[in-house]
Amino acid sequence: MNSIITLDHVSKTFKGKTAVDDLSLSIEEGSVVALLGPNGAGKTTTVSMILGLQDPTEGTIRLLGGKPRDTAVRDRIGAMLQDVNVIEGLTVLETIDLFRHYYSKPLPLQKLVEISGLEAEKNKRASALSGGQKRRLGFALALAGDPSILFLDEPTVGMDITARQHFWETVRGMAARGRTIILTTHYLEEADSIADRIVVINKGKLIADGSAAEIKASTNQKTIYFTAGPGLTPEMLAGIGAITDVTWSGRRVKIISPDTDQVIFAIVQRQLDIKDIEIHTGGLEDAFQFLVQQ
Ligand SMILES: Nc1ncnc2c1ncn2[C@@H]1O[C@H](COP(=O)(O)OP(=O)(O)OP(=O)(O)O)[C@@H](O)[C@H]1O
Repeated sequence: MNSIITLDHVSKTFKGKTAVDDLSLSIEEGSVVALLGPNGAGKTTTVSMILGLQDPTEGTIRLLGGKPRDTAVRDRIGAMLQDVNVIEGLTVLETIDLFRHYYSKPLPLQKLVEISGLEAEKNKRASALSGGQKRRLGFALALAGDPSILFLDEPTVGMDITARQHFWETVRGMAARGRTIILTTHYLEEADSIADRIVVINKGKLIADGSAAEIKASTNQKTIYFTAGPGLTPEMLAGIGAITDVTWSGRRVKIISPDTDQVIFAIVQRQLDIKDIEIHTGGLEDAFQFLVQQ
């Protein structure tokens, strides 16, 4: 397979604080890669260095056989970043058409309006769109040049369910046409369903890399849910071995553990007041929680 993006020992430091720490990564053409990590892990900084918006402090980045800022490279990449800056005074249609002119082989205007799902708003000023609508416009702008590589930085934040479905359908269609897609998201179920490769970074370092199935299998985490009776306090769960994480949502408790038998045994032995127990094999979220706590 062809490597379309290569990061070689890339680091980025802001005033002595390391945001990306010696990251090496090779991304193959046609893959859909989800870049995951907790807040501040360095995802956006990584994407913005690949896009040439920031320079690495150390290391090199190559994409499409060139450097991020090469004109020929920029012609083939599209990006939907967290803030969509619309140009004051232009309508949705005019904004899309303006972006088409930045590229040598743009998609047809009508196709991009369909992608945005903003047919009814196309003659509205772009600045008057709602937050979710602006993001849909941002998506159409990212696709204006029919890019070979598409970057999506937390793309579905603020989108309603229908917009999300429409969005992922379009992204799946692009993946099926062999486009390379790099996305960051905090919605792990989205990453699980769309990405063929998951890269987890934490504190600027790569900590896991593989398919969702490989990552889940490697961490071997399972989940126990139960409802805590009135007498149960968080302190009573302290000291039980093999617990990766505990979350309380009201009286409903979620425990992530590599050994649910051991946890259940300890709960029974301590005669803790719980009911409605459910045990699930671990999802990507459980694997993720485990990885970032290491
Ligand atoms: N321009 C900047 N100046 C100083 N520090 C920065 C700058 N940009 C990012 N950082 C710092 O670098 C670290 C990584 O930030 P980054 O935005 O890449 O994380 P992220 O993984 O995208 O987080 P989130 O999920 O919250 O978007 C953070 O500690 C952040 O405060």
